[in-house]
This record gives sequence, C-alpha cells and structure tokens, in this order.
Amino acid sequence: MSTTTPTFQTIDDLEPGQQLLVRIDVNAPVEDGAVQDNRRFARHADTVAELLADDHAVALLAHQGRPGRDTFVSLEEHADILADHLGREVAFVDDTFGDDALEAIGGLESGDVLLLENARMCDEELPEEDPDEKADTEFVRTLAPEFDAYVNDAYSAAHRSHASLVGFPRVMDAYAGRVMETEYTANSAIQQREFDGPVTMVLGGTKAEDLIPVIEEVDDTVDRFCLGGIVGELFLRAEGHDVGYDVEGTEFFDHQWENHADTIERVLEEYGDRLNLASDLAYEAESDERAERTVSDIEKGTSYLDVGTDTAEEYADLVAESEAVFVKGALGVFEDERFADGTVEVLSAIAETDCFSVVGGGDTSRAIPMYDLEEDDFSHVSVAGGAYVRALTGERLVGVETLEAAADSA
Ligand SMILES: Nc1ncnc2c1ncn2[C@@H]1O[C@H](COP(=O)(O)OP(=O)(O)O)[C@@H](O)[C@H]1O
Ligand SMILES: O=C(OP(=O)(O)O)[C@H](O)COP(=O)(O)O
Repeated sequence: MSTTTPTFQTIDDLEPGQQLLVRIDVNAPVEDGAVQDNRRFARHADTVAELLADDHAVALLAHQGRPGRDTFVSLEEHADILADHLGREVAFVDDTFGDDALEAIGGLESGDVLLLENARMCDEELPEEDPDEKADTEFVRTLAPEFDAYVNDAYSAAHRSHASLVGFPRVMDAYAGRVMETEYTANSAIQQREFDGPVTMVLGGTKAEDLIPVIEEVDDTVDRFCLGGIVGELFLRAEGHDVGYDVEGTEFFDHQWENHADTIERVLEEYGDRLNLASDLAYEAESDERAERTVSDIEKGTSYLDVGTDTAEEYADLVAESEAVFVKGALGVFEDERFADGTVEVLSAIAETDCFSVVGGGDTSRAIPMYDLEEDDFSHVSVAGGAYVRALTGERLVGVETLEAAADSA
C-alpha cells in the first residue's frame, strides 16, 4: 500500500522573507465574457496570505482555459477576484516572462503580490513533454533566476506536464503550497479506503478524455457508473444513438470522439453492465423552456444540456443506496437553472444520505453553494477534477512527482 505521507517539502520548510514564484490554479468558468469566482480563488488566497505573513514577495503564475476556447482569456480579472479574497492589492502584468514581467518582478518587495499573465499564452507552456524538456525552455530559464524558490499550490493541474508545473522544480528549490498539501493528503487517503457496500461513480462535465481511462482503472473498486454531460453523450453515440455530435456552436464532441472512439467502444463492451447511461435528455425548446426527449426518440442536430427527469431519478436512487459516491463533472449545464436538475438531484441525494462522498472539479463543486447545498454534507469537496480522479486510480501526478524529486535532490 502506498503511503499518504507526502515526501515533498512544504511552505513550512521555507526561510521567511524570500522572493517566491508560486504556481496556483485559478482556472475558472467564464460567463458572458466575465470570469466567475470558484472555490479555487479562496483556497489559494489562504496560501498567499500565509506566505505574506512570513514576509515573502510573491509572483503568481497560473493559466486560464485552453487556446482556441472561449474561456482562454487574460488573468486580469483573476487578480481582482484574488484581491477581494485577500483583502489587499494584487498587481497584474499582461506579460509572463518578457521585459514587462521582469520589470514588475524586479520591483517586488516583501508583502507584495503580483499575478503574471496566463501561462498558456506562452508557446512553450503547453505541449505535454518530459519535465527535463520543460525545464529547458526559455520560459523557465528566464523566470527561474528571478526567484529564491518555487511553490506549487496547483494540485488541480498537477496531472499536466506543462512548463509552469514541472519545469521549475527541476531547476529551483521547490515546495508544496497548502492547497497542494491538503488535496494530496485527502485524495491519497481516499484512494486507500475500502467499502463494504456499493460504490457509485458519477461522471459528467466536458472533459471526457480525462474520464474514459478512469472507468477501466477503478474497475476493482467501483460497482457502477452513472454517466451524463459530454462523456455520457459520447457513450450514447457509441451505442448508436444520434447524440454526441458537435452542432453549431459546440466544440466538445467530435475531436474527443476521433481520439477516443476505440476506447469508448471497448469500455462499453467490457463494462457495459456497470455503465448507466441516460434514458432521456433535456434541451432548450423554441419557447426557451426546458424540454425532454427519450433517447430512443433523439434527433441529431440538437444540443442536449442535461439528463432528463427519469434519468435524474434513476441516478439519485442508485446514489441513495450506495455506501460511497464519487462525483467528477456535472450531469448538465447547471449554471443555467433550467438545466441543473440532473446535477442538483444527484448532489441532493448524496447530501441526504450518510454515504462517504467526494465531489470534485473546479466547475462542478460550484453547484454546491449555487443550489444552497451544504459542503458539510459531503465527506470531501475537492477543487480538483482530473487530478482527483487520477489520484483515485492510484496514478502518480507528474506535478507531485517533480516536487518529490526536488526534495530528494535538495
Ligand atoms: N450537456 C452539456 N453540454 C455542455 N456543457 C455541459 C453539459 N453537461 C455538463 N456541462 C458542463 O460541464 C462543466 C463541468 O465540466 P468540467 O469542466 O469537465 O468539470 P470540472 O471543472 O468540474 O472538473 C459544467 O460547467 C457544465 O456546464
Ligand atoms: O480545471 C482544471 O482541471 P479540471 O477541470 O479537471 O478540474 C485544471 O485547471 C486543468 O485544466 P486543463 O484540463 O485545461 O488542463
């Protein structure tokens, strides 16, 4: 059995009064062009407050969205949201490692906080490569000498081998922030729990490619899966239904299908008896109201935005008779009240039982306060999505591994 005791250094090991480069994950929803607060901001603000109390100067590095998506925007608004949580100014510079960024970093004094521009706007950030290659980028080579140490607080991005996450700990003294430390400990402990009764995993949201491999890997521990969102529709497509195709204005389905159709079909064949797929789906009618169709009557060309009423009830019943429930991703577009039923019904069913429960995902966990559910009614609410489900499978997270390697060579 693997240990849950982290072997990385934490911010407790830092000498006070240093110039720190701190990687956080404030990747957030963007609605009508405006960045929305999610639970990540408050959690990282606590880490930053602790660092400031120790007289450090802090430059924050983060990402938002993915190139080509509507959510791929500047971090300027993120600085304001962080400042609200911290109760002090967070300066922003629209540059990551160019002259403007270096000038702003050079002017930092003890107690200052500066947020650098979206790391994914730098070409060298994204392609997933070995940490040593990431360390050898101009991005890392330029920024690293400006700081005394690197802190990674971005547990929720620790499954990505990107320059800002794995490059710096190769060349700098590296420490885990509080969010990294607490999420790592909680999620590793969950992976080691054993349950006597049924274990249910509810999978939804937009990032199907993060979830499809998980179904095979948690095969020993999870008795049944309830699927919704984009991942649910892709499995319905594999079953031969006319859903799970991009329609005008959507960009979720076709590329994920092209890359993962073989795996989806294999998983459906091997684990079909444990996979629950929606029997009905909801969409926006011409009247703007919610309307529903059973899957057998489905028509191509409509955007489906939630699981239907029968499906929501069926999933809630399965949850109610479970000993443990793990949620990653929403069953529908819960941000729009008309399409929140599936997500809210399942979360409410969890909250009403005393099963062991974990809800993960920066976006999905927002549904808890949005629909007046109590965080205390869940065993653990993680700010991480993809990283948390990988931790459940026992997979090592590359961002954690590079912190551990840095501690070994310290
Ligand atoms: N059918 C759907 N169509 C479009 N978006 C959906 C659908 N179902 C769920 N979603 C969206 O999925 C988002 C959460 O997905 P994702 O970003 O993958 O998860 P998280 O950030 O919680 O890990 C929610 O914001 C929700 O609006
Ligand atoms: O929000 C994130 O992941 P999540 O949606 O799985 O919680 C992280 O910021 C990683 O973002 P990415 O999935 O675009 O690499």
